[in-house]
Amino acid sequence: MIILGIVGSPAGGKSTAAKYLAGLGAEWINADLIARDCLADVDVLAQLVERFGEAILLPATAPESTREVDRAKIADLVFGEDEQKRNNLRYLESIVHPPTRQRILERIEQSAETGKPVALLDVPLLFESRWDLACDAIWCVHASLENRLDRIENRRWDRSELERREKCQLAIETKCRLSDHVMWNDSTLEALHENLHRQWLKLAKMNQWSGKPRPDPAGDGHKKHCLSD
Ligand SMILES: CC(C)(COP(=O)(O)OP(=O)(O)OC[C@H]1O[C@@H](n2cnc3c(N)ncnc32)[C@H](O)[C@@H]1O)[C@@H](O)C(=O)NCCC(=O)NCCS
Ligand SMILES: Nc1ncnc2c1ncn2[C@@H]1O[C@H](COP(=O)(O)OP(=O)(O)OP(=O)(O)O)[C@@H](O)[C@H]1O
Repeated sequence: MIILGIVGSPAGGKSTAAKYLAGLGAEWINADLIARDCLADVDVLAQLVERFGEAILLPATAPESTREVDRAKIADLVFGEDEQKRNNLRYLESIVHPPTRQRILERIEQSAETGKPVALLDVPLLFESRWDLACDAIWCVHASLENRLDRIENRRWDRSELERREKCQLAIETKCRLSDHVMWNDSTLEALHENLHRQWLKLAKMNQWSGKPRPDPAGDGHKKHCLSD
């Protein structure tokens, strides 16, 4: 099994690319979704409340109901360039990343066990969290700031939200340089899909599988990939 990492700029199109590749047979491992689940864990929640106070919780919907985190409030506390926000982000990551990492590892193992040809790591902080070391190939999906701003309208982010998140990540130029392939996503979805399909077939050729979705994923002799390989 191949481990393919996908990186890029915020709202550059990683998840859109990942969804398409999942349709071709890759196992889509979405770190944002996994981290979201981890944030709902009671122990994780308790550690965040200890540091940031109850103000980071949404109002209770019923007297005995479990309180959920207000993600926008946490985002305000952690994304930004001043020292306090940087420390807050470090704290949040120190709580959320270890269980996220563990779940990603489990998903990679399951993907190998079920005979998936590709485990696709859709991890925004792939290089920062050293997941690049586990990858056989890394693709970077990037789009101009103008296109990304147009495309985030339904997220309730504005330009400054996009920029402050981007500043908390490795520079896009560095991500491109460290990747095996860079895809510009400034055209249509169809153009992105075509590009992805071409790269997918190349990957399949290099690794000797057909590139076609397999009806029977079990036991076809593909090499299982261990992180220690
Ligand atoms: C701060 C939180 C609550 C904000 O939630 P929100 O729903 O607004 O954003 P969401 O989680 O969907 O992330 C959207 C994008 O923000 C950027 N982003 C998220 N976390 C980080 C981070 N630690 N550093 C830099 N950028 C980040 C990424 O580009 C990501 O794709 C949330 O992002 C979070 O818990 N982050 C810490 C966990 C983490 O590092 N996740 C990244 C994947 S491991
Ligand atoms: N080529 C395209 N044409 C039109 N819209 C696009 C295109 N590519 C992506 N989009 C849209 O842009 C938005 C951002 O894309 P996506 O969520 O895939 O980015 P992302 O890199 O995963 O973002 P993040 O890391 O911030 O979560 C989505 O609404 C998606 O549907």
